[in-house]
Amino acid sequence: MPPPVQPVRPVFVNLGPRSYLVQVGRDLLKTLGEEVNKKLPDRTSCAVVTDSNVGPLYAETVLASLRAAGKKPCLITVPAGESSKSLSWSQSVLGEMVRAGLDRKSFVVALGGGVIGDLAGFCASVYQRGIPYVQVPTTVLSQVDSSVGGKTGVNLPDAKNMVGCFHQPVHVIADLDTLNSLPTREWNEGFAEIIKHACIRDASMFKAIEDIAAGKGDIVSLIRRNIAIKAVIVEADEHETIGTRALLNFGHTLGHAIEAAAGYGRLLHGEAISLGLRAAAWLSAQVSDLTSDDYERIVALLKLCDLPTRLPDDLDTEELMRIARTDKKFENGKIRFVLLRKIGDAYVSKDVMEGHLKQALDELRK
Ligand SMILES: O=C(O)C(=O)C[C@@H](O)[C@H](O)[C@H](O)COP(=O)(O)O
Repeated sequence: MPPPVQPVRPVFVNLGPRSYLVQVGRDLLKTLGEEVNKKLPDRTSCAVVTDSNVGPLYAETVLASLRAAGKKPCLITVPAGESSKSLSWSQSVLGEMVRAGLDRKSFVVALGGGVIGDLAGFCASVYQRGIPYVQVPTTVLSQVDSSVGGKTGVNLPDAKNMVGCFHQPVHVIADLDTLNSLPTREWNEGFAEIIKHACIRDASMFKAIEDIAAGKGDIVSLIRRNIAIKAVIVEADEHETIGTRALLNFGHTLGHAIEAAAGYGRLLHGEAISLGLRAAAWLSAQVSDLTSDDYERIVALLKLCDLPTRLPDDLDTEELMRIARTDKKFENGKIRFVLLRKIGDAYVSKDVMEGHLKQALDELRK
């Protein structure tokens, strides 16, 4: 007999009229239709957007659940991988939505990892000036991070997430059973965002991460804990205007540049962020108060999670800097760079100069 399914308290993301629940647990996909009916009782037609890896595994369960709840879903599948997070693929998804007859009363279900959540959420945000969407994240990274908070968007060839909008989902279903099919590399990349959360907000989570990496510990509670951290930060600064939400960008300024410079898909997002985290932690030890012991602890944890900590040799510093300058945290030639005072305590600094970034890139080559 399989072990009983333990109910896990959902996380409530309190954003006034845009509030929603994030359900976390096992065997949740088949309840999707019921849950959608609670939030969107009057909407019937919908598009389930997924990718060529996830669709064959879970689309049938999702479509059946929606049909049983009286919904009329169509299925839209894009190739798996970061290259689908593009303007041309968003145009193709939007075209399929038109051909399927979706109207202003329709909705979208994003079934997949971060690429699908960002792409489908973006399509929902612009389709007929905006229709609702539900996130069904199927990777560690999308469950702990990208499915919550309403950042949607696509990449331009040299610039990550350069086109997009804030559009909150109406509901999130994080079914832990979908992680069983996750390839090891994709499992590991999710831990880059978990380590980021520990670095900026929750020093005590280092131990929980070490336990999971050692095959002990409870992944369900680790994922819920991360969603709760993300929810609190998003609630404080939904549109990243006062700076709190910018802390979630720890490791992302150079991480995004590295991901784009390597060519989308060569390094997974979380792998590029792992390099960005090491660089940002190293800079925290140079220009802020992070101790070198804590810097070493962060690097050791990234390694323990089998994440990369050395820059690929063929990535050129000038090219990385050119791409980094297009990042949304460069404003009027100044960088808003997230640093750590200590593990669990982050802030946005204006003291980081381009020369510091180059030094950090040199460090990543060691
Ligand atoms: O939700 C946020 O806010 C984040 O910054 C989370 C990041 O992990 C995520 O990769 C995000 O999409 C990056 O945002 P961007 O504004 O730098 O594109």
